[in-house]
Amino acid sequence: MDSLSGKKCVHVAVGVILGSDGRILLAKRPDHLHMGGRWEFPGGKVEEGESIQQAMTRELREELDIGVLAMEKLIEVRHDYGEKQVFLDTWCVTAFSGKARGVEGQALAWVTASDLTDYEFPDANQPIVVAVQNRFG
Ligand SMILES: Nc1nc2c([nH]c(=O)n2[C@H]2C[C@H](O)[C@@H](COP(=O)(O)OP(=O)(O)OP(=O)(O)O)O2)c(=O)[nH]1
Ligand SMILES: [Mg+2]
Repeated sequence: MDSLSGKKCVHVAVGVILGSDGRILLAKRPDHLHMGGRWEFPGGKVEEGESIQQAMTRELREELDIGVLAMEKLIEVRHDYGEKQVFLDTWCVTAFSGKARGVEGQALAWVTASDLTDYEFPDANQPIVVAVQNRFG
């Protein structure tokens, strides 16, 4: 719990997945979820007792059927959506095994860093997009 607002802060593992050609993998959030219909960097909630590496590995296996081989910290973003607060613990996934597919039926797109601004993201993602473009754009 966040002691100031009393609202629960959700710790989220967010993966900026780099393909061999330098493109970045986006997934479309299913319509019925929070921020549904927007594009996201794949990932999900860190569960009790998990490290960020364990959570990222589990989430990317569940959502994309890939194995995380190497990850490095990119940025931490805290955002208040009103109904919930999120802590986006954002890492670059610099090496992975397998071929990404939308296990849950979600659309995927491999995009260049400069094209990221053409996609609609959740409101919290703006600093992530800037950080990715600074690093890879
Ligand atoms: N994965 C991801 N989540 C994001 C991004 N931006 C953003 O605001 N979020 C928010 C949306 C959600 O409130 C939360 C992540 O939840 P999630 O729905 O991915 O969690 P999950 O995969 O564990 O899904 P579930 O088991 O709860 O269904 O973080 C982003 O770029 N990637
Ligand atoms: Mg998710």
